[in-house]
Amino acid sequence: MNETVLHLGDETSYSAIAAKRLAPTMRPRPIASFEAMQEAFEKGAADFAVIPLRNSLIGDVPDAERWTTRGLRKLDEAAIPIAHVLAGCGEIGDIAHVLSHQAALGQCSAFITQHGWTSVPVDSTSKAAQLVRAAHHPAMAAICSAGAAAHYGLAIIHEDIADSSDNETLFALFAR
Ligand SMILES: O=C(O)C(=O)Cc1ccccc1
Repeated sequence: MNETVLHLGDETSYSAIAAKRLAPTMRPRPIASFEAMQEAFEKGAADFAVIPLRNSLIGDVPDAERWTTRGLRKLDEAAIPIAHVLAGCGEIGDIAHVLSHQAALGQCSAFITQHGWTSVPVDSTSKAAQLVRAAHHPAMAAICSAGAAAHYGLAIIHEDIADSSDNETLFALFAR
């Protein structure tokens, strides 16, 4: 058996946190997007994958059904608390565009609408942090974990920005 578990994003994504919890003895393999994950899984890059299924604020995670409808075995599931921060390199008043995974943007929609920001969906919350770091522009901010903000050297501009602080996502461990 190939004891590698695929997860979305890099080691600072919520999926990485979930993989550590659901498959602590397996080797995590970060994959940039859901599409790339599916391709890697089909090619036999790993026998296991951790997928976010449902969130307490927005319901079904977009694209999760690609995994649930493919006849894979669900070995386990775990609800993981999600604490989003707003991270960037400027002041809150400078922000115009917020980057994140579509699910995270949905979980923070009240905060985003209240400030009149444009939502920019990207492949993962960790990718959002990486892109904001690379752009180094005060008009851009990421919604990500505090760990992702620290990893990419971004300042935490605001904590606890989800529509409710009772925010959790159900992740599942699938096997081929
Ligand atoms: O982008 C991530 O970090 C993910 O793992 C997907 C996701 C995004 C927001 C909540 C739960 C999972």
